[in-house]
Order: sequence, then C-alpha cells, then structure tokens
Amino acid sequence: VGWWDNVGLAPKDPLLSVTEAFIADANPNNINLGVGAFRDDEGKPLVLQCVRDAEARIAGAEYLESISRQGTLKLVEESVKLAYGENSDVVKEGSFAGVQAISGTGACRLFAEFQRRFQPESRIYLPVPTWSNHHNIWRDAQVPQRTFQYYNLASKGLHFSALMDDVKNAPNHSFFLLHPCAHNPTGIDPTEEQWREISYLFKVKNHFPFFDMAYQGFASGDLEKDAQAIRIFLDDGHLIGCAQSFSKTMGLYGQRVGCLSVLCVDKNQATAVKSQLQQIARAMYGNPPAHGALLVSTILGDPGLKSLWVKEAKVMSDRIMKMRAALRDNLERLGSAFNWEHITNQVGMFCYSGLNPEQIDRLGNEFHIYMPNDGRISMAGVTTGNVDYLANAIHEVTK
Ligand SMILES: Cc1ncc(COP(=O)(O)O)c(CNOCC(=O)O)c1O
Repeated sequence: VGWWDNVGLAPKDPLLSVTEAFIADANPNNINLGVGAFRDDEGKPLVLQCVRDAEARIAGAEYLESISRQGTLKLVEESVKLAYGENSDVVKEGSFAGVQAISGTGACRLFAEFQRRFQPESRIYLPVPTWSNHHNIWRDAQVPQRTFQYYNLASKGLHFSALMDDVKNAPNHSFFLLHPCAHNPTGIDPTEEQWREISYLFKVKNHFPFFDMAYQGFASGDLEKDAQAIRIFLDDGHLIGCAQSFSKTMGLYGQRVGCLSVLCVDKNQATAVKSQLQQIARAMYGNPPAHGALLVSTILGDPGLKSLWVKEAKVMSDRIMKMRAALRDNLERLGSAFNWEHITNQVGMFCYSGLNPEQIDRLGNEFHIYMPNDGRISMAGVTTGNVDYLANAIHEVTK
C-alpha cells in the first residue's frame, strides 16, 4: 500500500480550467476571456517600460543582504504611501505594521493567519461574489466565513441596500473584506457617497475593514482616485488592514510582489503587530523574494520611473475602457434587445456579463470563446481584432 493511496484529485480552480479549455481548442478564432492578466491589443502580456528601466538599473548589482533588505523596507514604505497618501498621518507617524508579502494572495493569507491568532472568535465576511481564492485563503487559515450581499442580479449593479442591511445585521466588531476599486469579479464599485455611508456604518458597528487592493491605478487610471475608499475610511478614523499587489498594476505577476499593512493605535502597537506578522511569515516561507521588491522599490523610489509607471498604468486601463465601449457599441449596433450598459458602467479588468451557463457553453462549443461559468469576462482578452467576432457571438447566443 502506497503512502498516498488515499489522496484524491483536488478540485480544479475554475479559472485555470477556462485557460486549459482555451489552449486545447486549436481554432484560430478562439478567445480566452478567463484569466485576469493584462494583455495588449495583440493579446500579448506586457512588460512595462518602467520595469525594463528598473531591471537595467538593478542588473549586475550585487545582491548584498543590505540591498535586498533595503528593497524590502523601501517596498513597504512606498506601498504604504500609495495606499494611504504621501502626507497621511499614518505615514508621518508610522502607526502601521507593514511587511512585504508574497503578492496579494500572500498578503491576504498572512492577514488571515494573524486574524485567527489574535482575534480567534472572529469570522470574515466576504462579498457575494468575490475573488474565488478568498474563500480558500480564509478557509485554510481556519477563519469561519460569512457572506454579505454585494451584486444585484436585476440591475447588474451594486445591491447597496442589501449590503447595508448585512453590515447592520452582522454582530458588532465583525471583520469584512472590501475591494477598494475594480471589484473582482463584478467590476462594480460603490460610489464615493456610498463608501462614505459604508464607512459611517462601520464606525457605528465598530467593524474591522480589510481592504484587498489588487488594482490601484488600474480601475480609473488614477492612483489617488482608486484609493478613495481607503482614504474615506482613514479620514473617519478606522484602523484598517490592507493587502496590496503589484501583479496587475506593474505586470509583475510572476515576481509575487505585495505588501500587507495593518493600522495601529501607535508606533508601539505597530512594532508588536509587525513582529508577529514577521514571525508568521518566517514559519510559512522564511523571507519573501528579493528581486520583485527591488524592482518595485526602484520604480516607486525614483520620481522619473514612478511617473512613467503612472502613465503606463493609465495606458493599460484606457485600453480596457476602450474595449468595454467597443463591445457595448457592437452589441447595440447588432440590434441586441438587451441592455448592455453594465459593460461600460463596470470598471477594471472584469465585466460581469450576466450571461448564463447555457449561453456560456454555446460560446465555447460554437464560437470557441472561453470564460468562467459565472459569466465574468476578463476584458484584457478583448482586442480590436476580436471584439466584432465576440460581440456577434454574444448576440447570437442571447437572441
Ligand atoms: C481581488 C484580488 N485580490 C488578490 C489577487 C491576488 O493576486 P496576486 O496574488 O497575483 O497579487 C487577485 C488576483 N486575481 O487573479 C486574477 C483572476 O481573478 O483571474 C485579485 O483579483
């Protein structure tokens, strides 16, 4: 008898299955609308010029402990400025515990482990729907999950009143995961006014807000605008947690560069919290990788490279917005009977199309177009070359 005869096949990640189906289809018309990774108008992954410039500056530099350690410290310092604002009290007083994380996934997991250890009675309220991996991360950290309503099927928009009811009805001091911008998978964000109301209610209920920010600069193309939810909560005095990722916004998917920050009452508490986060990380993976941190801190630490990055992030978000407009216009020009406004109302990488499983199957079988069965379209997969074909196919299956 083998040691692992009892080990069954793990359930497939729904997003990976979409890419596998796409790759298995040799038809030249095939389109992959699954994975949320940016592609240029030729469907190619993009290496940002600011990254190439940073690579050139780093190439050949000795990876002395001090340099890579500096890279990590600088990464945290620059990430926190991005999230909370250069001139925020948080940054000036240093009243935060900040650590480099293994990208956004690692930042969420590190927080979930910390939450279980130091708030053992707490649960995590996740929006319905949310990024599929959020459920796995808090499950493996053994933090019980609850949900709160977010998406309104009827309006294909935010179900604000239902969200507020769930926030109100949750026990005081509950932990909530919030997407500050470019909600995955719906692309629907609360308005500034709605964020203010949510923040107010969180104060009344003394809830803990955990922001998972994987798309700052990618939703609107404006770093400050995309962080407005966090700034509102900060202004209201919330002590938040925040996971940051540079996968999408700097095209550094494989470098696994992220940051976890937890706001504290003062520097002493921050020192204690940071020491605990580092201890959890040490037992998980020792230290985070150096190269990606060095790239990001080189870019963010140099005014010229940072402004180049801001421009390049806007180019990426502009391309996505153009594809949203093109897809909606095409569908309307085809005389579709449906309202496709949500395609351009939604922001960021994803369009929550509202297509049903039967229509999605037809798109795959008859038109070689692949997307997850929740109807989420990664707009990065849409190009000027395939948007007409895509619109026609969607029109055909929704007639
Ligand atoms: C909200 C959110 N948090 C965190 C992450 C984690 O990304 P990373 O660990 O690469 O930083 C992601 C990346 N999503 O993956 C793309 C997809 O849904 O197809 C994310 O969307």
